[in-house]
Amino acid sequence: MSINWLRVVFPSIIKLPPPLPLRYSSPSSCSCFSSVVVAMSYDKELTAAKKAASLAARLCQKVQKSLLQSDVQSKNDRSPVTVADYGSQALVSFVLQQEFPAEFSLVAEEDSKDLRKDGAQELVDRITKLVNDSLASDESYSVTLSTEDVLKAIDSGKSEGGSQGRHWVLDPIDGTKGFLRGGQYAIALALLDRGKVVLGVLACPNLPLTPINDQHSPNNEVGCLFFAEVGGGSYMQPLDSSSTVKVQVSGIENPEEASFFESYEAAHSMHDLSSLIAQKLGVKAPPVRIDSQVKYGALSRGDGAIYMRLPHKGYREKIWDHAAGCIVVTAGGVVMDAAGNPLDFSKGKFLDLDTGIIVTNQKLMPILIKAVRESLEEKASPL
Ligand SMILES: Nc1ncnc2c1ncn2[C@@H]1O[C@H](COP(=O)(O)O)[C@@H](O)[C@H]1OP(=O)(O)O
Ligand SMILES: [Mg+2]
Repeated sequence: MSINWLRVVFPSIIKLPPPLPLRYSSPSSCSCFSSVVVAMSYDKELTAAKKAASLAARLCQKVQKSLLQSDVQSKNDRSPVTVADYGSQALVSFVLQQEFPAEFSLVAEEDSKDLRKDGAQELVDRITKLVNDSLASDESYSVTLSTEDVLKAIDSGKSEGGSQGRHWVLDPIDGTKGFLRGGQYAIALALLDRGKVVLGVLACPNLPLTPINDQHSPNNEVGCLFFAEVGGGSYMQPLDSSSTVKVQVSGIENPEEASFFESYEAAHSMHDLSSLIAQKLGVKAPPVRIDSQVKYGALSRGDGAIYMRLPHKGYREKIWDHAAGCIVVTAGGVVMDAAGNPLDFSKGKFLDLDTGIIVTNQKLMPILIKAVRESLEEKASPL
């Protein structure tokens, strides 16, 4: 992968600077961590997270490929996504435990309860084979896991998180609906330290390396890995190469020129409300609908300028659906709940908010918050 064409397509990119052992983090636009902190370096953790997420992405790609090649009847079968979901979690959990055996806590979406039920053995065998094949493809680990090892690795994700200590946060496949459709999905991995997101990695196996909606892109290669560490900027590299580029959220100041992302699934986000908000902002472009945290990745490199996630009443947001995405957009971006409050990752598995989540650059955020407030008021009491 040549870094030069990426430089042309994403003008804000620069070469990856050498890591520093200790960082002074300047006042930050990110709501994921405190404004001024003398930050630890998390370089070792970031390297391990990138490796774990890349291996999991390869596992998921393999499963999605065979799913898309299968016949119509097996396309109605949800088991491929189940297998990939558990396989991804087992793999990430195993790799992180190998790298950090002394201190390990993982908050993850899945557990092995259903896999331990009668009749699940065939599924468990498929998952175990996939995990072992993936590990064999990487020279670092010369092990063969038993089915019990795989179930234990999955169950290591039972931590509750919180405001003390360090916790890894994982969504093994975010966007299961997109995965089944042959569309976008992400493997999202982040690290919390004392309740703050300090690093995040987003593997997006189907996201083009060039900006989406770019008709003149030099090629249509897909597979991006986004990553960020507190105080260290945001970066993107192809999933199959290490040529890293620095990325930046769009600095657009005129909302009329902005385009916005939202969920592909209308059941996950109120498209009528986002449309009203976009109208108030004067946004001209139609919404760009994509599954999963891939939206955060695309936003982090300036493909669009706004992301609105406005779930229907009663939905509780989970930390693994936003932790990695939240830090990946910090280079120029701000993440808030729809009332304008920063997100709090220190309360356990859930983000305590009921208004939705909005993401944009610092200039547009106050205008977006105002448009959201007015739209919510309008929706609550129509004229
Ligand atoms: N009813 C719902 N409302 C909002 N989000 C949902 C709902 N059901 C599932 N999700 C989550 O939305 C995320 C995908 O968001 P998007 O639609 O923007 O791609 C997934 O993490 C998915 O959870 P899960 O990971 O458990 O499937
Ligand atoms: Mg999810």
